[in-house]
Amino acid sequence: MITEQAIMDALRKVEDPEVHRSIVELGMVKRVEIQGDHVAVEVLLTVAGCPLRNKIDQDVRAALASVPGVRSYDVFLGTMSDEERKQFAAKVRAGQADPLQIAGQPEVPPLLRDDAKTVFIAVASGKGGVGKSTATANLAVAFSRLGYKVGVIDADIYGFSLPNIFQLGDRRPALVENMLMPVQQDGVKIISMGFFVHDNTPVVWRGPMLGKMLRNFFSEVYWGDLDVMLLDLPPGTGDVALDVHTLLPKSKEVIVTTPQSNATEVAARAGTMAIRTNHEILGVIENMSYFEANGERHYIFGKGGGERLARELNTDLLGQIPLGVATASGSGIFPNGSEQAQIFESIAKNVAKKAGLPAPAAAGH
Ligand SMILES: Nc1ncnc2c1ncn2[C@@H]1O[C@H](COP(=O)(O)OP(=O)(O)OP(=O)(O)O)[C@@H](O)[C@H]1O
Repeated sequence: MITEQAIMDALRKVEDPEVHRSIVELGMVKRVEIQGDHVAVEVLLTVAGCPLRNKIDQDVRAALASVPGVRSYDVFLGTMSDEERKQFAAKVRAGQADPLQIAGQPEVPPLLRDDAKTVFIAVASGKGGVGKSTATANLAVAFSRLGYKVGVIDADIYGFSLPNIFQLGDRRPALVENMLMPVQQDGVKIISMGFFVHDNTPVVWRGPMLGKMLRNFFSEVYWGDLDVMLLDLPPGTGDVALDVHTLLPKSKEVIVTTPQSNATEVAARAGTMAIRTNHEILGVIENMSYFEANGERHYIFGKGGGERLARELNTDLLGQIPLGVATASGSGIFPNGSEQAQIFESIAKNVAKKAGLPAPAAAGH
């Protein structure tokens, strides 16, 4: 006999595509009716024109089909009443600061509280173009492949590149009851300044505005439960890097450089700032280390820069990423199984260990 419990257990695995939490947990399953081997389910959406209704519909159908004994089913998609929407919002926000309070005396956003378990890792470089954003994105994907819950903030507010690297096109964070839902791609939750400006509009914010924007990325965005949050810092040692150091006193740092000596010299300055502001440097990633053709390595940009920089900053060289040919899609994420992806996975394992992250299995994933 089919039980309501069996149906609810199957539906529990269906996630709201924006909030990334179970539709059962979010109170979206309004009704379950069982008649013999036929099941009817009603699921409530926040708004009538919910763009993700097809996805929810499909996932609910797949879940029902997986329950032993179910031969046929009907899925009704309804719309929440104002009261139901309020309850939904309260569940989404559970443990998350109310963004409306930010205008007044700001509450500390959950990820920034002293007892938060999320590990913050800022990715810095001395100069632009060394592949800092590429490294941040690929490291994030590697963490996700290892089973960690991972988020990325594109704090490179002048030269945001994560939307391109992740090939997000015109995808934008959804606004659900005053909370922004990060865009999710390759298992990574992403927020970028690029989502909030129009094409090619230069960002002219200065000083305090930048810090405020960064703070909003924590308080107005629903991140949920994260094991690790990576921050793609702008190159150099400017305002944003300082803001990150102030806002996230516990954040650790990874420095990206190329093997060229002038790149490592300026990267050393970013590293020195981290040391001065008491931020632990987890290590150095050397990018564009060599190009491999016919089994032979060509050190186009010289050799040994990453090693030298690591020594200078009294830290480890985490890995050397070879130059890769861009994928056909133009994505900046190296394909799973490629040499680069494998190196990023080994770097992620090492960084997780150094940063004190529990093994993903222990973290319950
Ligand atoms: N290992 C690599 N192999 C091939 N191309 C790479 C590699 N790493 C980065 N690139 C390319 O180099 C360019 C610069 O990379 P990226 O945007 O990540 O650098 P960045 O240091 O973040 O620069 P900025 O700070 O100016 O945004 C991009 O076109 C990227 O695709």
